[in-house]
Formats: sequence, structure tokens, C-alpha cells
Amino acid sequence: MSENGNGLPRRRAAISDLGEALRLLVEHATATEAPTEEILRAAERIRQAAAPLGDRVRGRFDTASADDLLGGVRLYNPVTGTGSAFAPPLKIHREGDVAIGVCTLGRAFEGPPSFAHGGVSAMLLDQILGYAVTVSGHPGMTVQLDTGYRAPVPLYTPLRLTASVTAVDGRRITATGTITTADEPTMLLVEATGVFVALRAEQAQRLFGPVIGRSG
Ligand SMILES: CCCCCCCC(=O)SCCNC(=O)CCNC(=O)[C@H](O)C(C)(C)COP(=O)(O)OP(=O)(O)OC[C@H]1O[C@@H](n2cnc3c(N)ncnc32)[C@H](O)[C@@H]1OP(=O)(O)O
Repeated sequence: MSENGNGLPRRRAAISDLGEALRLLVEHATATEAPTEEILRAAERIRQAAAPLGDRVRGRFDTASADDLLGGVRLYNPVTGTGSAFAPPLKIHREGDVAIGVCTLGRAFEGPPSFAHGGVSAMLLDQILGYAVTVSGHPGMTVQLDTGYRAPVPLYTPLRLTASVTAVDGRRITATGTITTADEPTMLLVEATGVFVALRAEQAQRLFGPVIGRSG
């Protein structure tokens, strides 16, 4: 599907609207204590709502028509994508050389009761470290991610993430990052160090050739 004129902004807004509705659904479906009959009715209504969306879908190597890979628009990114049912979504911006992220995690991200799953923290950090690496002008893929969990990450609490590049050594880029709450930015909850590798041309072609070839 192609969009032109003001069709693309409208489509992106619609996808973000659907994402917001899906995240509300996920939150309520995860937290609900509604009667069993209500849960059964909801499951049926949700299947009915999902069906028309499945009539036209893209294939594995097709970029979403609303995305812009080279421009960094990824509406379905599972961490930052406003169209994703799974993304918190994490919002990232730059303050000088530091990437700052903010998000609040709901019930669906629970690991230990009332706290975030450790894998979710690693996912958030991988994303913001990757962002810092990309905007530093040395984009690469994660080859190693070390996380240190100092204190549990609370649900339903505004979080603040930071990330910055600490070393560039040939094709290897190292970045470090943190998670704290927004209210207590000096109290470290999770820290991470990521090693990223800039792809050689043949590696980029091998891994992403089919996608780049189709996205035009
Ligand atoms: C804004 C965007 C945000 C995006 C955030 C999300 C980022 C991600 O999650 S990316 C997805 C997860 N990562 C992956 O799937 C990557 C999987 N790995 C690979 O495909 C390969 O390792 C690949 C292609 C990156 C590199 O190929 P590989 O053959 O391993 O390495 P190679 O090209 O030979 O060497 C690269 C350098 O990295 C080094 N290296 C490789 N692995 C590691 C490691 N784990 N730790 C440290 N250094 C490493 C090598 O030693 C080599 O160093 P040098 O050039 O000094 O000899």
C-alpha cells in the first residue's frame, strides 16, 4: 500500500491510535478481575475486531508502508513504537551527548510481583544504548549486553533512562546506560554496558539485503 499527500501522516496517526487502544487492551486484559463470562465475551469481540486487519498483511521482508527505515521511523518497534501493542512505549530524546528515555511500565511487564521483569529492563536498555550509538554516528548491532540489577524496577512509576557512548574502537562501539525512577534519578536501579559492532558491507547485505531490496 502506498500513501501520498497527507495520507501518510494520517495513516501514522491511525496506527498510533490503534497502538494506544491495543496497549489499553493489554493493560486491562492483564490486570482484569472481571467475571469469567465477561472475559469470554471480550475474547470473542477481540477476535472479530482483529479479523479485518489480517485481510491485507505484509510479508517478513516487507517494510511497513507507514515506516521509513532510513529516516528512523519504526512504528512497530517493540520498545519505542507508538503502533506496537507491546511497547511501553519508551520515548527517547537527546540532551547533548546523552540519550534520555522516559516510560512507565504497566502490569504486562511484571516479573517479580509489582516490579518489572529483568528481561524488560534489558530490552529498554538495549534500545536506548542502540539509539545513543546510532546518533553518535557509529550505528551497529548489539553483540554483547551486560546488565547489573541493583534494585527492582517499580511498575506504574515514571522511569528515566540514560545512555551514552563511552568508546569507539575500530568497528566496536561501547555504550553504557542506566535506569532510575524519574523522581529519584540518583538512585540506580539497573545499569548496562553494551558492545555494538558496525556491520561490514557484506554483512549488511547478507542480513538486510532482502529488506532493503524491497523497501525501494
Ligand atoms: C536506533 C536503533 C536502536 C536499535 C537497538 C537494538 C539493537 C539490537 O538489538 S540489534 C539485534 C541483536 N543483535 C544481533 O542480532 C547481532 C547478532 N550478531 C551478528 O550478527 C554478528 O555478530 C555481527 C554481524 C554483528 C558481527 O559479525 P561477527 O562475525 O561476529 O564479527 P566480525 O564482523 O568478524 O568482527 C567484528 C568485531 O566485533 C568483535 N566482536 C564480535 N562479537 C563480540 C562480542 N560479543 N563482544 C565484543 N566484541 C565482539 C570482533 O572481535 C571484531 O573485532 P575486531 O574488528 O577488533 O577484530
